[in-house]
Amino acid sequence: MYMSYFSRLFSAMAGPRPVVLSGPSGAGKSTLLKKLMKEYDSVFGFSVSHTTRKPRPGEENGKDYHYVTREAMQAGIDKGDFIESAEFSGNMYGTSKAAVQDVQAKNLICILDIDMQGVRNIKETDLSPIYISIQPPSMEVLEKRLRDRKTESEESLQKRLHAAKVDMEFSKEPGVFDVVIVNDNLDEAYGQLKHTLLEEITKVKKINMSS
Ligand SMILES: Nc1nc2c(ncn2[C@@H]2O[C@H](COP(=O)(O)OP(=O)(O)O)[C@@H](O)[C@H]2O)c(=O)[nH]1
Ligand SMILES: Nc1ncnc2c1ncn2[C@@H]1O[C@H](COP(=O)(O)OP(=O)(O)O)[C@@H](O)[C@H]1O
Repeated sequence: MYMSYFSRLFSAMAGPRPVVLSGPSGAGKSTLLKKLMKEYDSVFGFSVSHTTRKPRPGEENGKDYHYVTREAMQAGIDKGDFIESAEFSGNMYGTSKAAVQDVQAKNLICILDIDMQGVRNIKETDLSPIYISIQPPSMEVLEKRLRDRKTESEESLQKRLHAAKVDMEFSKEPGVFDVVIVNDNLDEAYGQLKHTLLEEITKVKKINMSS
């Protein structure tokens, strides 16, 4: 009884529920979340991960990722600065405690764009987010989108496609994701994403208007 009162009080104090977006590389996570952050810039905040991969043209250090060396990243992990970290396609990625705290301190809904290892690890924490999987309509469409994006070498592309197969199976495991959205038509997928988040968006708008 008391526990449930205090845990509810604590979760209210900790602010709105974070949102995890996961799914294969190329499924459209960044496209969808950029659209969302643009439409609701005073509602959502992006958890800026650390990575050892090189920035792509147009990406900004501190905005898309914190670009670091393997040594620096490992040192941060060893110090306990990270909530979770994973190796993906030959690079390290991780969510620092500070990345999430920075967003939550502003009373915004924290969005995490993480792979399936990240999802598994976040499930072991008390972050308690809404888990959303973004899936492509098919492997063929995914490959075409990744090729057209022109960000990957052939080797990196193949690694991503291999990981995508595993990810598509993972998204079907019962109880892992609250919602699975197939990103075929972008506007439709975006509509589904907004619908899923409507309740949290309304809550945050109310709280932030009254403060
Ligand atoms: N576990 C984990 N995965 C992450 C993190 N940041 C990004 N990722 C995932 O790493 C994968 C590769 O990301 P990226 O190199 O930006 O390529 P993209 O997904 O093809 O745009 C994607 O599945 C991301 O969701 C993180 O902090 N932790
Ligand atoms: N519904 C869609 N229809 C066609 N192309 C899309 C759609 N959604 C995303 N894309 C394109 O597919 C590529 C991969 O999307 P991106 O958002 O980078 O995926 P992710 O962040 O999941 O790796 C990008 O070039 C993007 O413009």
